[in-house]
Amino acid sequence: MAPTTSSLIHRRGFMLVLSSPSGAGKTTIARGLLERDTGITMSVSVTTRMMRPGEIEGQDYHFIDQQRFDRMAESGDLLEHARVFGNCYGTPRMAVEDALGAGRDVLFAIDWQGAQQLAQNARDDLVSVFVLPPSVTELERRLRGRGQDSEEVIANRMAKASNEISHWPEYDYVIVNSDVDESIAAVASILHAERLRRRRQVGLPEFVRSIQDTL
Ligand SMILES: Nc1nc2c(ncn2[C@@H]2O[C@H](COP(=O)(O)OP(=O)(O)O)[C@@H](O)[C@H]2O)c(=O)[nH]1
Ligand SMILES: Nc1ncnc2c1ncn2[C@@H]1O[C@H](COP(=O)(O)OP(=O)(O)O)[C@@H](O)[C@H]1O
Repeated sequence: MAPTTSSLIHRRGFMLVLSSPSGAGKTTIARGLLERDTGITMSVSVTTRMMRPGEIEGQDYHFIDQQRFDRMAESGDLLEHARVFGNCYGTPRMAVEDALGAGRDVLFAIDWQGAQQLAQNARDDLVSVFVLPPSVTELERRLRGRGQDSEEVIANRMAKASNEISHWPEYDYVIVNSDVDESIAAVASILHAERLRRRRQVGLPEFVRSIQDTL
């Protein structure tokens, strides 16, 4: 009997990065995508920043102190790391490598510095999406509406928004997050299309050969 598609074609997992200025909605889009798609795993970063009300340890971030962060960075336990808004953030290496090895895709909500570092190490396995706010007024409204940051923190994030946005041309895709459901659907389409890329379908040559052999 000829082999079936499912027995021959496997997929190599890839990294899907969402970046945006703070408050544009990347965390909301990431959560929506995780609800819709069981094939993708969220990378939970480590950070030295204070936990916000409502955040959950191990789900939103692993909240750690500076000493532990420095040790992880020095011993190569972080796939990438950066200082953002005066705090340190980094991606634990092992969880990502385990998920990719198991053929799962991994979702990241990280800044442009992290996206650049991932691209330097694994460009072929990286798909990047930049999320823009519909306007500056709406960005500020969302930051305030989140109700989790002080005026000082909000002002600092608004001041840094222009620098983050300046990196948009480095990304594979750009979406304007006006309607959240449309944005989630847009990122889901990107995920769907990228999974069909020829180079990610391991075993495709064997499958095609098996078809040709029976023709
Ligand atoms: N490079 C890097 N950036 C991260 C990581 N985790 C979060 N960030 C970025 O750090 C910035 C601040 O994140 P956060 O404090 O959660 O604030 P928020 O983006 O306003 O929700 C955002 O731009 C995140 O994308 C990480 O592991 N690596
Ligand atoms: N398309 C949207 N329309 C209206 N509000 C949104 C939209 N996307 C996100 N938000 C809200 O904006 C705030 C900031 O979103 P969040 O996902 O935390 O941003 P980020 O992770 O980029 O900092 C949250 O209160 C969220 O509910």
